[in-house]
Amino acid sequence: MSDSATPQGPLLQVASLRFGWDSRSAPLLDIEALSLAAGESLFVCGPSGCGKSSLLGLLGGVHLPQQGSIRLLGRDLVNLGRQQRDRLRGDHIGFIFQQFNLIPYLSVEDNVLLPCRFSARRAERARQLDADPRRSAQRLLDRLGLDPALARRQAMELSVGQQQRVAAARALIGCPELLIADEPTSALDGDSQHAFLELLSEESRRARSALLFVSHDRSLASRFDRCLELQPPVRSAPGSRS
Ligand SMILES: Nc1ncnc2c1ncn2[C@@H]1O[C@H](COP(=O)(O)OP(=O)(O)OP(=O)(O)O)[C@@H](O)[C@H]1O
Repeated sequence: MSDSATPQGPLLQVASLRFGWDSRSAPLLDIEALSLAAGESLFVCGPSGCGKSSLLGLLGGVHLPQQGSIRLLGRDLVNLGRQQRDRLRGDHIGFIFQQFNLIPYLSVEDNVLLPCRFSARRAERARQLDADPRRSAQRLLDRLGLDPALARRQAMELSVGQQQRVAAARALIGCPELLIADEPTSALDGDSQHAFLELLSEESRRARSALLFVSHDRSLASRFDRCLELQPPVRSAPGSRS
């Protein structure tokens, strides 16, 4: 059941993390400890501007903290160069972005297969499920509720709800150990939001991926194993100068 590339211990482990965009101000993020086990689901919430997206950028190795460590599969991102971090992210993390970030002129299917073009590991894991990764992509899209007739359409021709399903399939292809979703349901009404979350949870369990889901909507929290609530950043006192 355990992947040979996965060492013992948590999938993700953060310790004494401090991060700010402006090093002269109080840190935006100050997290003493945070960990996520393989297959676990974590809900991250907090008011607008508290640093949810910034935290995801740190966990994915896009940015580095001023202090602390961020271990993914036992490797501290802080000690890795940019290329190594990009590689680790491509191999082990599937991202669903707030605006989906699909490539508009590529077909739905080619969008889903993008991680397999950038990561040999993701391509290999997709091939383990089906020798033809296109069929893996189609099956994922089908389970996520996208009409198979849309697979050859350009992504820009889809509705927001359909694009969301494509973005989820792209994040899930090749069964990454960690799935990170940044407010992917914010454009949907309540019922569609819950239905999508249900599908996403089911597919992440099927892929044995841990799920880190960000939203400002606390009503979704009960659907996850654990919740981390971020606090708004401390503002400087009026009249104080940095
Ligand atoms: N690339 C950047 N450069 C400088 N400041 C940034 C950058 N990205 C975000 N910030 C600042 O960091 C703070 C937190 O932003 P972030 O997007 O992480 O918050 P959030 O909790 O995800 O907000 P929302 O719920 O509105 O999406 C904001 O004050 C924002 O202006």
